[in-house]
Amino acid sequence: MERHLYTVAQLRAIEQAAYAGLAPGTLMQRAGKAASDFALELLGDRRDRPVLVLAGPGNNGGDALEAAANLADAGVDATVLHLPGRRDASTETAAAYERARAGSVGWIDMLPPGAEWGLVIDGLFGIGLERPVDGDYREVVVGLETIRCPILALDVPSGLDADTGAVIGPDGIAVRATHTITFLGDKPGLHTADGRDHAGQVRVDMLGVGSEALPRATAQLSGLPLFAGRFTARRHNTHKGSFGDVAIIGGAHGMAGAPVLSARGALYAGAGRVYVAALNTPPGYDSSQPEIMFRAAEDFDFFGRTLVIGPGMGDSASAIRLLARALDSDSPLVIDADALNLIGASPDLQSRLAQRTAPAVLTPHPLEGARLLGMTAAVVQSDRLEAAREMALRTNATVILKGSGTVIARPDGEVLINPTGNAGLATAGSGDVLAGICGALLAQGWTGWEAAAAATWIHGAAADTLVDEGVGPIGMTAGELPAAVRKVLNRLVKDAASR
Ligand SMILES: NC(=O)C1=CN([C@@H]2O[C@H](COP(=O)(O)OP(=O)(O)OC[C@H]3O[C@@H](n4cnc5c(N)ncnc54)[C@H](OP(=O)(O)O)[C@@H]3O)[C@@H](O)[C@H]2O)[C@H](O)CC1
Ligand SMILES: [K+]
Repeated sequence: MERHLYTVAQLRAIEQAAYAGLAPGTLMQRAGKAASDFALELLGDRRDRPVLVLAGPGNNGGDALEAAANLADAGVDATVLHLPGRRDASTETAAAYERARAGSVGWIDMLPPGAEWGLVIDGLFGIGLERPVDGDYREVVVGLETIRCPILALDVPSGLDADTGAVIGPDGIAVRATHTITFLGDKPGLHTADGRDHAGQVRVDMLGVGSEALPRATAQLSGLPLFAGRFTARRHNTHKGSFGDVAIIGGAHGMAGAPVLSARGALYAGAGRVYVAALNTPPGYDSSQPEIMFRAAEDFDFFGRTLVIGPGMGDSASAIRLLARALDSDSPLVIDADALNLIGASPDLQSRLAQRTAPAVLTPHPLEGARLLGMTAAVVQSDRLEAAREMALRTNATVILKGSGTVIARPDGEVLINPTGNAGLATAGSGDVLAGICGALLAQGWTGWEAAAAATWIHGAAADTLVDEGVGPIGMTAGELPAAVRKVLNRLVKDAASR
């Protein structure tokens, strides 16, 4: 899957340009038709169930009114809960209202308690929402929370910021849809932050606008086409040296587990040799993974090795020394966990990072990202794309900002949102495994951008596989991920070979 993501400003421009060549109301009629077609598909053979259509004050409400009229024409029992605003509706929305009024649509002005619906269509607000949903609108959204049926959001689930995926307002509320049909282009906010929880499955309908009319998108959904060329079958005539060395630097006193999880991630993602360079006295070996070689970090030679630095590393003087040495080296580098916090606290380490020429991939979660940027995690989460871009720009590195809809950014402002993964990854150690996978791909010669995109995608797909098998999301452990990562990777290579 590869899909461009447009900002609200870009979507407004697309809308304006499309308007120029079309009769008034055409786009809204197309949006209404796409919505009612999707609604009929969701109803399936239960077309006798009543459908509730929520129509708000703006053009999103106009789309909903068109959809309601279409459904009624198709013989569906469609009821509109209409909440107009104080201002006059646009000409198109007024026309859609007249059309719905003329048909067999039912009308209500409040949510009847206890009513049962086969489907709810949310056309309260779309990309025009600029303040928190309140008053009667809020009451309706609260009322939806107890309704047990599919909810189809038109364009954007009402209450969600289409650019950022944040619910609008400090005490905001947004519709939790099971499906979203989004118009004229996909939007980043449907895929990150609160977006995945509120948008459900996303379908894009371009309303007949051709790709030549679209601006250049600086954000897209990540997907296999971005890195599929790397999935080549291994040649027979190879040896462990052919697939790179990865060294995990970390494991201070009491934190030996984190680098071991990273090391397993690297091993199962195909690195030729994997070391743990431990800050504390290294254990002799890992009995469940004896392939991992343990060394003392202080006298470990970084040369020719890909480094994953930070898991369980702590903030000792020795950790800082090792980090400075790693930043100054020519080794490809994955920077995680404690190493990120140390960089956030040190202008010296920041300038060493910014001056690197070899690949560097940073893997912060929102709090680590916040420390790097000198802000709070809430501010990072309020605009994850912007935060990831800013981090990439300041550090001159590829950034993987973890969380629901992980954002991958590079210094030129290009951004990906990863669509794989699930809540099972919200568990201790899953980030260590991700850093290890990323290290393994770098060690096999991938660029920082490809390694970051693919590692995130594969890590998420591994978690999705585990959920399909009943292993999670509840109770999924990080230690279960590496074997699933191996399965996903080998399947991708096999699929690539058979294409
Ligand atoms: N234009 C077209 O032909 C097409 C539009 N599409 C759909 O249109 C929406 C965008 O429509 P727009 O009217 O710009 O915006 P919204 O419908 O999302 O909402 C704006 C109206 O809502 C009022 N508003 C905003 N916030 C609130 C709030 N918190 N409480 C109450 N009212 C609110 C706002 O009023 P103001 O007082 O702020 O002016 C507007 O009246 C887009 O998302 C598509 O669904 C098509 O898809 C294509 C054709
Ligand atoms: K909506």
